[in-house]
Amino acid sequence: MNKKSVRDIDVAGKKVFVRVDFNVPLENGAITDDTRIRETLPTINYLIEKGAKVILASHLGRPNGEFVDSLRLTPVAARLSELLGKPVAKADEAVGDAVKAKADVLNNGDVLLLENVRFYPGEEKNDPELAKQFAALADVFVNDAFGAAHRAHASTEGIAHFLPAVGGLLMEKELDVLGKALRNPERPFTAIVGGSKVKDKIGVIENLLKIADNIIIGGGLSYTFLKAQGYEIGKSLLDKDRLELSLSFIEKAKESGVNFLLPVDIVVTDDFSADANTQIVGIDGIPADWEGIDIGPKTREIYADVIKSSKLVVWNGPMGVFEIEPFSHGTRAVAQACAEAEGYTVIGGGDSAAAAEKFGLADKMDHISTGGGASLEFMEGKALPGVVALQDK
Ligand SMILES: Nc1ncnc2c1ncn2[C@@H]1O[C@H](COP(=O)(O)OP(=O)(O)O)[C@@H](O)[C@H]1O
Ligand SMILES: O=C(OP(=O)(O)O)[C@H](O)COP(=O)(O)O
Repeated sequence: MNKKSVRDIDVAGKKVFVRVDFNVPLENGAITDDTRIRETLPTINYLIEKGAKVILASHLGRPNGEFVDSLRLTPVAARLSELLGKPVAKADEAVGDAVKAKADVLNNGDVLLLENVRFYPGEEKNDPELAKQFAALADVFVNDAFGAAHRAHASTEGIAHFLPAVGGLLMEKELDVLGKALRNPERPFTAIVGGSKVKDKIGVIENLLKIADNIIIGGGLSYTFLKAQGYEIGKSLLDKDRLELSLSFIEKAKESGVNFLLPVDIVVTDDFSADANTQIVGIDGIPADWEGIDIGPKTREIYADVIKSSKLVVWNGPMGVFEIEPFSHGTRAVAQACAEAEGYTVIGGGDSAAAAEKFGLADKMDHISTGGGASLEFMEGKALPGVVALQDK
């Protein structure tokens, strides 16, 4: 990393505002995968050992600038406390007098977790006033939130204009590992893109077409491509503003010799639950009032063959709603193929990492990245605003 890291500065006795990505998957208020919390422990423990006063800030979900009780960071504070083996103070807000009072009484080595920064409308707008309020809590800013480094938000980018700003140890590790894998990618290089953040992810495909040999599309992303080709997609996820763009990617892939793989069969359901009715249909057979929920068995086989014979695989986004067992087979097949692939495998994203953990395959991957969208944007060669804002070495 050509940016300063927490190792390059003196933090003893200082209040350090650490932006982390604790955007972990939750089910009924319980954390189902704590990878993102565990991955920040080296930075937090380093700061504790050096005698810093550690103030942690994160987003959780997309509350759109409002206080949403189910997206409070309370379960995260409890889990972090268990992992650190010490108390973690929790604030009910992220800025303001009460928070400042909590920050001011921290002793060296203490840890305070602020409330979800996305409860404030200024966060995603990168409002300098909110960034200033965050900065007023501390002496130094450390960005360890690789998973949110592609967002120019008040707590990831804005704050860096008001405090000395350096990267954390996770940020450093992610940039080094991904940089090494992607500088001269081994070929065939396969990028797998799935998940539900359709708008974000369709955007990255344009650049993937310039660097990958195979592009595999799955998950909620697939249906916009199918619809663009004229297929009925029923109630499946759709980005209706990107139909033409999707079609143009299929054309571009043909012109440039990129193998662009879309599902050939789909698992469809009439309800979003484990006991719903399901069917396996060809891409021309999605019933109008059903929705696509996973890739089908033929698709699983085709995708697995391509993955297994690749020299570099970068995967972000589940192939289906893997959290519900009957719809997890596509994601499991892709995870299994990544585990068996002879090449280097990188999995990125909170839910994709959670899937690999759930299937017991995480330790078979070469690198589990805490960032999905961030690793895709990094791979495209885009500057990540949360990194750009840090001090140069
Ligand atoms: N066909 C689908 N329809 C709706 N949601 C889907 C579909 N396929 C996958 N998903 C959902 O996508 C979510 C993960 O998407 P995303 O956040 O983009 O991935 P990641 O966190 O790995 O970057 C999962 O919760 C999964 O249930
Ligand atoms: O989960 C995240 O991204 P990811 O799903 O691409 O891995 C990050 O926490 C960023 O969240 P956001 O996509 O709501 O900005």
